[in-house]
Amino acid sequence: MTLPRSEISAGDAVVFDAVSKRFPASGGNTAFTALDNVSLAVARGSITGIIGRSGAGKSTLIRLVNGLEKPSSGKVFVDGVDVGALDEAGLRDLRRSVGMIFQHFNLLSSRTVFGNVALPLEIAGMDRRAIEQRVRPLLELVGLADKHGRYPAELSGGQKQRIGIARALATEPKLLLSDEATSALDPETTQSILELLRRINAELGLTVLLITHEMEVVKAVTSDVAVIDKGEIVERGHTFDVFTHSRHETTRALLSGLAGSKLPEAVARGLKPAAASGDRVVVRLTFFGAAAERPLISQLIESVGAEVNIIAGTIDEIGGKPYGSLVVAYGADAETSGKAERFFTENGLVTEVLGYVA
Ligand SMILES: Nc1ncnc2c1ncn2[C@@H]1O[C@H](COP(=O)(O)OP(=O)(O)OP(=O)(O)O)[C@@H](O)[C@H]1O
Repeated sequence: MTLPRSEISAGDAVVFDAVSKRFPASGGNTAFTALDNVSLAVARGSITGIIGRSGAGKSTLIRLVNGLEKPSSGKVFVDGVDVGALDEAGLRDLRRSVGMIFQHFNLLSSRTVFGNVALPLEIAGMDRRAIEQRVRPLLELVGLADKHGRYPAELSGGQKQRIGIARALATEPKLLLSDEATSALDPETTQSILELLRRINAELGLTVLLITHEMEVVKAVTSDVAVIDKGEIVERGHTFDVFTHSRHETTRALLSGLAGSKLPEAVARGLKPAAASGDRVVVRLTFFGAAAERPLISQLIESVGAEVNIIAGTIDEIGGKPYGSLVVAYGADAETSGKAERFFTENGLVTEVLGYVA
């Protein structure tokens, strides 16, 4: 399936159109399809996340954008340009307009902070003075102006990634690719790097395409998300919508790892797939927008007219919008469940039955 014309806009920074990538058999390994008919548009100015488990095809997808991999079939467009049709000179220009940051930073240990950020400009043949003028403000932007003469070994992981970001921005790209850029960092440093990406996106108008296996990263920083599973895009949309109305089992599995989404161990252990007489049903409610501000629980108890237990709950934000997730249990008998379901429908709540407990 190619991407329907209605889903491609002139404003798209990247378009994958029916892209497949097959690695041929080699050295005893059988042939492998890493990407299968992927169609996806990345809106200009967005921070788009591609999330999936290990081996899902994320790195392969991102490497197609700067021509490090070639599709076996289908096309990749960057700013409307067909990457597959570029000659060597065209590919060099493309790579200057697409910055990339990596999980392990890929810095040169023999070069100072300044020297690492200056490298792509030296390669491009820029003169010393112009390089100075370009690099200094970039070091300011990433908060490392006072470290310009230091070597990577003298810096923390977060500081190394800041150099990586400054280096990626040196050639003034329009698109920044991020390959698991925070996966090697602790949660606090991760948040500070994500905050920097958000600032760059807002202040420089840069489109960011990031791949990650961490839902926390997607939640914190992306406006749009695509979920990839075994080389196929299984779900995509605005991050808020995908998080609050996830349809695919892989998305749900990835979401279940988020802090606050987990069931207490004792409840999770006792969950059964079917109800016996006298059991209680365990339901996850997701509420957002106006619903997040109403006293839902007291209304639910009033409507159901029976005991409702709260098992777990979290209030959070996705892309600046509040949403809540609450796990409740109530009688699984037809009368109680029927009343509860009517209440959920009337109040526009998204519900998911997790199982039954005695
Ligand atoms: N050059 C290659 N030759 C053969 N198979 C490859 C090659 N590159 C990747 N693959 C296979 O394609 C699949 C997707 O790999 P890819 O690196 O894109 O996944 P990923 O989602 O980025 O995983 P991870 O999060 O572990 O990095 C994997 O099964 C991998 O073994």
